[in-house]
Amino acid sequence: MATIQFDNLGHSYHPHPSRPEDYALRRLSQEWEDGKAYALLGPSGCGKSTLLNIISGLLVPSEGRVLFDGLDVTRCTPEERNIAQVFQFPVIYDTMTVYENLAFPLRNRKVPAADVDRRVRQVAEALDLTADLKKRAQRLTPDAKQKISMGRGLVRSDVAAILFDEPLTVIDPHTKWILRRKLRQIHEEYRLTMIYVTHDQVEALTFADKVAVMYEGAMVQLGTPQELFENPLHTFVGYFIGSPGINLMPCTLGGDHALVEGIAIPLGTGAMAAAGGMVGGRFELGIRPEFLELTRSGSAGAIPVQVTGVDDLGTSRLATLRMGSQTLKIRLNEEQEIPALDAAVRFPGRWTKLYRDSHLVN
Ligand SMILES: Nc1ncnc2c1ncn2[C@@H]1O[C@H](COP(=O)(O)OP(=O)(O)OP(=O)(O)O)[C@@H](O)[C@H]1O
Repeated sequence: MATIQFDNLGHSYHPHPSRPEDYALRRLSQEWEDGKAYALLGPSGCGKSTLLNIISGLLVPSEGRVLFDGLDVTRCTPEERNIAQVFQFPVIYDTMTVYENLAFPLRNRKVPAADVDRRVRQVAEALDLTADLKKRAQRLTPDAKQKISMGRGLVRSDVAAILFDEPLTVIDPHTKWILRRKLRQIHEEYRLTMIYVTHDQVEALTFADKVAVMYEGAMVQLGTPQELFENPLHTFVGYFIGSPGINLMPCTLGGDHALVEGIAIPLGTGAMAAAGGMVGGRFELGIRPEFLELTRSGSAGAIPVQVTGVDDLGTSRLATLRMGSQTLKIRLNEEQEIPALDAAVRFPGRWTKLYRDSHLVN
């Protein structure tokens, strides 16, 4: 397994890129740790496949370098980099048995037969394929075939990294859930460097130690699932992570608070200190539905709101509030009382985020 380093990496499919929008991958310098599970998360067209293809060696970046354990591999082929890849659709040999399919990448590298057998059985066990080992692959369901594909990626212990490109696309929702957990367990057991591309936040957050969120070619945040939830560095992270995402409201600054349609909302001291010297820019206030506090008008720091709807989600409730012309979402537990006439909210300073031109200020 390897440490992966991006050194001033960037890629444009244009012959003469001049504007930031010309780049499918905008300037990136970062180091990814050996043995960790990473997810590349973002909507369609944000540059996930471009970055993954640069890591795997299918694409040479137009700018910068990729290093594996300090060694420049920017122009090396996937074989030379020694990586395993699992794609959206099964890549297996239909005429071979499941055992032969799993053994193939090892036999191809002349691994001794006893080691092949041990490793194949280990991976088959982890993926619940033991009962199918003697079956021909063509007889199996698409789910099982994709499991074999994943097994072929996982079977080699000598690879620098294993790359997964939306590997659960063809899997039915229930099996998807099981496989996601299995991959996580396999990672914990083998400590392989894994990179997993997806546009599904649940997949990314359950699989990865660290999630890289991409937006319009830029990596807007690399963090643990908790960091992305508690401290989104970019409004897109706030919006894309969480269900529903962060509440965002345009605001201006005044003294030690933000003003939303003339309503003063106190800010943490860090945000005010950081925003103090800033001139110009588009400011927004953000708070997650989980961190807003529902109270009654008249209590300290309470801002009157109207409750316009409540959805019961089984284990919690999601209320829709109106504050001036702004609509806010707030998550409430089952027991919490919702005032009918004098509802109000409080914005706890720790969870109230100030953004300038989409980037977190403090
Ligand atoms: N071979 C190519 N030639 C020109 N432009 C490309 C090429 N491949 C991708 N792009 C463009 O680069 C941008 C990033 O695409 P990329 O495929 O990396 O995104 P993605 O996040 O993987 O999307 P998806 O989830 O749809 O695969 C998009 O605007 C896309 O149109």
